[in-house]
Amino acid sequence: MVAKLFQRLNQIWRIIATGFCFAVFGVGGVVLTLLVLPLQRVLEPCKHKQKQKARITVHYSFKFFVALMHYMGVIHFSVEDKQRFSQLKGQLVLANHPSLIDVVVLISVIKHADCLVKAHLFKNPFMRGVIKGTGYISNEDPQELLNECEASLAAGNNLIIFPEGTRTTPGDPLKFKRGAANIAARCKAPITSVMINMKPSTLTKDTPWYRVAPTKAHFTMRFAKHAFTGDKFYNNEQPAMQARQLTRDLQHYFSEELRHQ
Ligand SMILES: CCCCCCCCCCCCCCCC(=O)OC[C@@H](O)COP(=O)(O)O
Repeated sequence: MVAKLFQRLNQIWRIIATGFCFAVFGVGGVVLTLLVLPLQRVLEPCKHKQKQKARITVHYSFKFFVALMHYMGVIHFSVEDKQRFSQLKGQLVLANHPSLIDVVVLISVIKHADCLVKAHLFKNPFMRGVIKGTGYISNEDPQELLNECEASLAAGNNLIIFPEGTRTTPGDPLKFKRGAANIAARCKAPITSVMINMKPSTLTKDTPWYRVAPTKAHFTMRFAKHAFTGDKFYNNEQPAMQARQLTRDLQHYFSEELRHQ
């Protein structure tokens, strides 16, 4: 009885705190767009360095945001091997995508992160300015995005892609699109696979933010044990074939790994 009451009160608290955190996110987006990034552009004339600085700013903003959610008791975050995340270089970072917050946690621990972004987010007034300022890559034009991904990886950035292309539907099997493997095969990029788990599910696709989980959700993130960087995929002459095979392998591997969590 008392336990039930506490659970209900905790749930109400998490609704209020989630709303507050998202408001901070929106205000943060506006402040970065109208104040911080323009100031950085004035102080730094080199376009390339401007983007780098914008990315570092987002990295620290997201660190702050994850800490805010964690300490307000919205979600419990735990990331294994933080040191290894911060040392990644020139990796294609592939992760499953259970929740809205995945990319935020990834960018908060990965230095020099680049990111493939859904084209429609370039229209979001709170995010547009920041996404443009950082030079994150839009998924709008497939040919252009391949060139941009190649250039980004060659420059030593860690390019984050969710092979599902959208958040996982809870209860459904993982379904990877071929885009990420295409990029891997054509750019011959080393792959770092990251496993994300959110239990109980929250901030999922088709659930509004205020429909919080019955109990506090735990977010965990870790490296996959198996490395997909391999001659196996890159020796073959037809990238399209390699991409098909790699997509199957990745999807199978991720599904198996996540089943045991
Ligand atoms: C303090 C906080 C400061 C906030 C600054 C605002 C920064 C905005 C940068 C946003 C970078 C966004 C990268 C998004 C990558 C992406 O495209 O993810 C899409 C999915 O996830 C959601 O897909 P879906 O499940 O289909 O809704």
